[in-house]
Amino acid sequence: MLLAGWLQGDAVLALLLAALVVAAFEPITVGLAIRAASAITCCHEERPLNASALKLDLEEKLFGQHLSTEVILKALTGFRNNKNPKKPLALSLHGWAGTGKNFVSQIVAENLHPKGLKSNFVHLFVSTLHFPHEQKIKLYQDQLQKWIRCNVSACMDKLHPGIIDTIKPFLDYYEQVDGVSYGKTIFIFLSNAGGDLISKTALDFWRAGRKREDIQLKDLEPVLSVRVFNNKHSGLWCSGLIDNNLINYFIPFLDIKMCVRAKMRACGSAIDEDIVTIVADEMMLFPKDEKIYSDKGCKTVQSWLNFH
Ligand SMILES: Nc1ncnc2c1ncn2[C@@H]1O[C@H](COP(=O)(O)OP(=O)(O)OP(=O)(O)O)[C@@H](O)[C@H]1O
Repeated sequence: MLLAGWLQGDAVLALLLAALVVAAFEPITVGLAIRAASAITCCHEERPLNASALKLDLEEKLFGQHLSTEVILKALTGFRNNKNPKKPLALSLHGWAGTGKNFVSQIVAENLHPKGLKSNFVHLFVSTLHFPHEQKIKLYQDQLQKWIRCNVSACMDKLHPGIIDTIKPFLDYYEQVDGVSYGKTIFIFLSNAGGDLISKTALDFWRAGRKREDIQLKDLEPVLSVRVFNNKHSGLWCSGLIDNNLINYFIPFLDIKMCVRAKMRACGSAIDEDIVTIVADEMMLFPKDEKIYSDKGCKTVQSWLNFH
C-alpha cells in the first residue's frame, strides 16, 4: 500500500499529525454555516467554559504534564472570555506516543461540549482513514475545505504535508470567509513531531539534577515551532500556518515517567507498590543507560497491569 511505503522509519512518528477542531458558533453563524439539523443541535450544545472544572479535570486526570495543563487552561479561558476573537484559537500539541495529547483533547472537548468527542461539533479526522492516498492530496484539500465550510468543526489525524495549509484561510485574521465567521472556532493539532527535542530537553534537566517541573514553556516552545517548521515529515513543514503566526501555542508533552500508580487509582484498585515496581521496570526502556521513560508513554500501562 502506498501509505505504508511512504510512512517509513522515523517518518512514521513524525507524520502523526492530528487536529481537533472544536466549534463554538454564534447561533446566527450556525444557520449560515451548517446544515439545518446540525445547526439546531449546535445552538443547544454550546455551553460556557467552566474554567475551574477544566482545571480540576486536567489536574486530576492528566499526569505529569505541568506545561500543557498551564497553557491549555490559560489559552482556553482567555479565548472563551473574549467576546470578539479576531481569529480562531489554534493549539499545536507535540510529544511522543502515549503522552496524553488525545487524552487532553478529549478533556477539552468534554469541557466545551456536553457530549465531548461524540458531539456533532467536535470531529476527528484520522488521516490514514480519511486521507490515505498521497496522490489524492488535491482532492482531500478540496474535501477538507468544503467540509469545514459545512461544519466549521473538524479533527484530523496523520496528515500529509500540504493538506494542513488548506485550512489556512479558516485560521487567519479574516472577519469572515465566504460570509461565515470562524473566529470562535478552536483548532487543536496533535503531532509526534518535536518529540525528540522534548525528550532531549527533559533529559538535560534530569541529568543536571533539575526537577521536571522546572522546565518552562520558554525552554521548549520557540525551538519546537522551528523544529516542526523545518521537519519535512512533520505535516507542518514550511507551513503557512507557522510562517504567518497562525498557531497561537506550541504545547510540549513531556515523556511520561510513571503512569502506573495513576492507572491503578483510576481503576479503583489499591496501589500495590510491588506491582508498580515490576510494571515500571518492564516499561522503562529509554534512554538505554538510565531507562527512565517508556517508549509508549502511558499507552501500554493497562495491558501490563492486566498481565500481573
Ligand atoms: N499524561 C497522561 N496522564 C494520564 N493518562 C495518560 C497520559 N498520557 C496518556 N495517558 C493514558 O494513555 C492513553 C493513551 O494516551 P493518548 O492517546 O492521549 O496518547 P497520545 O499522546 O495522543 O499518543 P499518540 O501520539 O500515539 O496519538 C490515554 O487514553 C490515557 O488513558
